[in-house]
Amino acid sequence: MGTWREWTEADAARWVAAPDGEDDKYRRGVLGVMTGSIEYPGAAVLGVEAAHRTGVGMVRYSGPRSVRSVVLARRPETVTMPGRVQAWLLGSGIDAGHRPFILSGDLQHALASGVPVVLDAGGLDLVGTHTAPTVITPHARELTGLLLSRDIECTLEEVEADPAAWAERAAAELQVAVLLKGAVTHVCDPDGARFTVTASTHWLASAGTGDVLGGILGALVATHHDRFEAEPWAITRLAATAAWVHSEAARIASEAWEGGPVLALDVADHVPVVIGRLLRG
Ligand SMILES: NC(=O)C1=CN([C@@H]2O[C@H](COP(=O)(O)OP(=O)(O)OC[C@H]3O[C@@H](n4cnc5c(N)ncnc54)[C@H](OP(=O)(O)O)[C@@H]3O)[C@@H](O)[C@H]2O)[C@@H](O)CC1
Ligand SMILES: Nc1ncnc2c1ncn2[C@@H]1O[C@H](COP(=O)(O)OP(=O)(O)O)[C@@H](O)[C@H]1O
Repeated sequence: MGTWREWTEADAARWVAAPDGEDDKYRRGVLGVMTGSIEYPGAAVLGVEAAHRTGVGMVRYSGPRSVRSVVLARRPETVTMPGRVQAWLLGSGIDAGHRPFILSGDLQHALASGVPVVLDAGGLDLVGTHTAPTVITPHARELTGLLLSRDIECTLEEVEADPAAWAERAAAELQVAVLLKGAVTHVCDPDGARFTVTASTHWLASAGTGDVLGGILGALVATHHDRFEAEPWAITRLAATAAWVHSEAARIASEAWEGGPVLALDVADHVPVVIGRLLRG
């Protein structure tokens, strides 16, 4: 078992970036997003919204026509034309068991494209086919299912009882960075990095907040794309930073409601404040 360290505000501040005078939207980084489905259109809206709010040069969204419409209704800044991207967010709001054949091909194509990937929910089964730094973002039930599908015996109760050990095991067996969601989020990689992020508020336990986390992380990965060649392990730090930003945005959102409940979109709405404070130092 490795040693786990709580990721701090100072750590997170090293992994956010603002554009400068040399930048344009493409140099900042484009995030390709394949999320959502007829069954779960909201997951696409939430992830795309969160990516925009985190700060990214462009979000290219690809999904069913009706889902594209709701994404564009919420965020007309989103581009739905295919094109080059610097990172992918794949799988939120997709049911791997009912994935259309063409979508499976598109997801595999993205994983083979050589750019970093954030792999969530209905894309998790494709882990192992990645060709660039990749982080998986399961919750405990998803991690259990993934490990069982690779003939690694475990139960949901075991994963929930010792998330640190199972996140480490998954990183080693699957050779991928792992962000295991929960009240304490565990982020680790096969090279020995181990970080925890303790959620600031348990109001985060509501539908769609994980989809928002995916969007935050996707945007951070896209905007740091130029660091991956020299620092392939950057994805683990970016994942911990995304979890920290997510938790802090939820805290501020809840405070705005006198400690009251927070919805997933409220978390996304408060991400710019957190990024701004991190940049100001
Ligand atoms: N707005 C959106 O578009 C949103 C979209 N989302 C997207 O949804 C997709 C599925 O992700 P998920 O994590 O929700 O489901 P998943 O891991 O398959 O676990 C299912 C398990 O839950 C259990 N279960 C169900 N109801 C229960 C109950 N009342 N009380 C207790 N247990 C209950 C159920 O158990 P069962 O009913 O079979 O006994 C089963 O074991 C994913 O793509 C995600 O991105 C979400 O982010 C939400 C917002
Ligand atoms: N009890 C809890 N306290 C604080 N945060 C939690 C708790 N349970 C879950 N979370 C966080 O809420 C988010 C839920 O994500 P996820 O399980 O993917 O939900 P969804 O699929 O509905 O988006 C994760 O960021 C997770 O770390």
